[in-house]
Amino acid sequence: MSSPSRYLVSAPGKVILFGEHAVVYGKTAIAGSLDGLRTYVFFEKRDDGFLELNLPKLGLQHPLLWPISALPYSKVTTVSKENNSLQESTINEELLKSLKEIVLDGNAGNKNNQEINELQQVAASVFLYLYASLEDKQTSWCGTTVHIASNLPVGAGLGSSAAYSVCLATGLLLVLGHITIPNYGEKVGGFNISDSSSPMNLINRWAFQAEKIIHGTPSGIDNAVATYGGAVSFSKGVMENVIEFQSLRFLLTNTKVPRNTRTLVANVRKLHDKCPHIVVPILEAIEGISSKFKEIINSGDSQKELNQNIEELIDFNHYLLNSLRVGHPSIDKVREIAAQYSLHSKLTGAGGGGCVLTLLRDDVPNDDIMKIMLNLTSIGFECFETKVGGHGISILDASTISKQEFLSSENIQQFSGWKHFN
Ligand SMILES: Nc1ncnc2c1ncn2[C@@H]1O[C@H](COP(=O)(O)OP(=O)(O)O)[C@@H](O)[C@H]1O
Ligand SMILES: C[C@@](O)(CCOP(=O)(O)O)CC(=O)O
Ligand SMILES: [Mg+2]
Repeated sequence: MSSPSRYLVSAPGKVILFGEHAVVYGKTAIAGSLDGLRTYVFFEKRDDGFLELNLPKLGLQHPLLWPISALPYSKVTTVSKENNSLQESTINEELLKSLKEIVLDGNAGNKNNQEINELQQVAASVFLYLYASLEDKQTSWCGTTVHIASNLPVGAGLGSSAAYSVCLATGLLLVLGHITIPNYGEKVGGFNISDSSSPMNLINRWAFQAEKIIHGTPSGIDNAVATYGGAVSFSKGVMENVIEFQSLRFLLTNTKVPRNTRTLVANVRKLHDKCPHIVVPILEAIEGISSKFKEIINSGDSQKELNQNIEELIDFNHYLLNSLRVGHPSIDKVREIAAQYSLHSKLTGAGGGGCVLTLLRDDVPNDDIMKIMLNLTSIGFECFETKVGGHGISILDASTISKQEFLSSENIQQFSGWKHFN
């Protein structure tokens, strides 16, 4: 059977309930996938030896186009090609530097001489880095065109970088012949991400490399949740199910204050290195919150007690994150408005703006939720109610779907034939 001439892949965003930033230092964090907020990437076969990448969500109006022959293959070493261990693999900085230059070069990638900013340059370099590292002479694809659609806000703390990374890794592993679409019901991974032989693990490892290019020193939680889905506790590359977390309801508020995960994580690192005797205990206290959550969510306490305890943990985590200087006045504003209805909130993701998470207790009347949302949207924020859990990577043989159908679809999830693996 011939291989598909088009693939569609999809990966979810994530929300971190407790433990962001601390998880970068190996502490436990609690997170879940956002099934309704996903990134979709369409890969179409080309025969002309070119790679085309479209980044409309990052504000690039025209496609970026490179001849595959322009890739600096002499710089692709075993460092970039072999990616056997999740934690130990490093980025081939020399290759990355060359690719960043290629992205900016008007004669190669930037055909339309568009102005390219740093964020666009990084996103394009991730694509080329994965392509150059994974290219396999076995592939029948002589080039590919890549289109992206996403209802995830970019740079808002919901893991858009990980969803992008997971989709690119999945698509390129398929296109370049490293994996095939597994059959329904076939065990493709299992939940243990240390099972290094599974395709899911391979995807997760390459997505982690991509996250390193975007974030610098990611913990790996975002790409793991985007790959495997579900509601989990995560520490040092190991995930554990926390199914009960899926029963909680949340309000997510996007303050729309732009921020960049790489800068926020680097700032916490500076603070950590400057004042380890202060910052290390803060990170340990944050881990204490995640541990307490795991204890109480399984304790059999009444719903009322459970909610009160979680709200207490939300406040603790919020203040501890503020002491790491990743807060923002816009986040405090959301907290203040939610508090008028006795609801508790904290930042989620890297902070510095972006999204705020508010626990919606079962006893809160729908009217109150509507009023809070109205209040928040009236000052320019965007709100949506959500639960966590659901699919990680999904793959579709899209041979019968045209680029136009993909780009104009209101609901890509509704195409038939999606395969999910959790
Ligand atoms: N749809 C997308 N298209 C292209 N790049 C994307 C997309 N979504 C995310 N990215 C990449 O992820 C970066 C944002 O990641 P980050 O700062 O970690 O915020 P977050 O992951 O919280 O959304 C973007 O600058 C870009 O490199
Ligand atoms: C701050 C951090 O814990 C989460 C970052 O998430 P996001 O990119 O802001 O969605 C960093 C990490 O875990 O790699
Ligand atoms: Mg990110």
